[in-house]
Amino acid sequence: MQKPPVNSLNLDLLVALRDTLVKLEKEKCKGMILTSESPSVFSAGLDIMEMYRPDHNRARKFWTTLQDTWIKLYSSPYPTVAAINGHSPAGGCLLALSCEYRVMVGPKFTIGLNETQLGIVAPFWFQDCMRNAIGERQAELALTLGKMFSVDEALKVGLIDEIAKDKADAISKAEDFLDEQSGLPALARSTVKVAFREATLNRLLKNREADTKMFLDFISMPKVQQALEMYMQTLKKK
Ligand SMILES: CC/C=C\CC/C=C/CC(=O)SCCNC(=O)CCNC(=O)[C@H](O)C(C)(C)COP(=O)(O)OP(=O)(O)OC[C@H]1O[C@@H](n2cnc3c(N)ncnc32)[C@H](O)[C@@H]1OP(=O)(O)O
Repeated sequence: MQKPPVNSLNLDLLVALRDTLVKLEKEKCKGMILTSESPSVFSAGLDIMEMYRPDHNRARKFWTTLQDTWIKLYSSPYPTVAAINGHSPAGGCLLALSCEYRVMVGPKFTIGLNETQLGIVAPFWFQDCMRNAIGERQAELALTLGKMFSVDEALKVGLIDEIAKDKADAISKAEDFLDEQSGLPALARSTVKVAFREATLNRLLKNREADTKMFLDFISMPKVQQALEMYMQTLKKK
């Protein structure tokens, strides 16, 4: 990802990610490493400006493109690794959680689903991804608090798989993971992957329209707009 300054996921970046994932699958990609050009941010999550006083049609397109991107990434037949070389809040954490393996550069960055702290709600499929990685109990604690984990905490709870000392080390560890997968029969590997992920995927696939409506209704609430405005102001003041 290379959308300065913080790889916030706006419609354009989501379209680019989705189209890349579609292309990789068509071209029978052997493995993918998702990382960031930024030296300090993997992705700042969804672009708040896409949710603040949005045009209804654009907001719908934004959300359905996010769903498409997630479905493609989460169900990809090829192996995927997130080399998390910077902060990774909310939607950034979702991208990392959707890969099969996570290597994060330590020690100073943070990762987590912090939506509650912003006065918004992590959708059920964000929650499911966290639950699948760290288990029901820890996911409930983390999601209700909107907790951002330090790299050490993330490793301890199972949110990431390995710590790297810098980006080059993260890429090298990610390549080790891909090398390990490369000798396996691809169809058997991808069938097992999809079997593990099927219930989570189907939950969204069967409820896409309801999920979109929930998002559009939620961001239409004056209280939510107020919370987003205050949050944007805090970020700008910083
Ligand atoms: C029912 C369902 C309903 C709703 C579901 C909604 C789900 C939402 C999921 C999300 O992903 S919400 C987004 C959550 N993201 C965050 O909380 C991250 C906010 N950003 C940060 O914490 C920090 O920016 C950072 C730690 C990522 C990086 O810090 P730093 O390197 O110090 O950069 P700055 O804070 O100075 O930011 C630079 C620049 O970028 C703007 N910005 C940052 N994050 C976002 C964002 N998510 N969207 C839009 N813009 C963002 C920030 O305001 C600065 O702008 P300037 O104009 O001041 O340069």
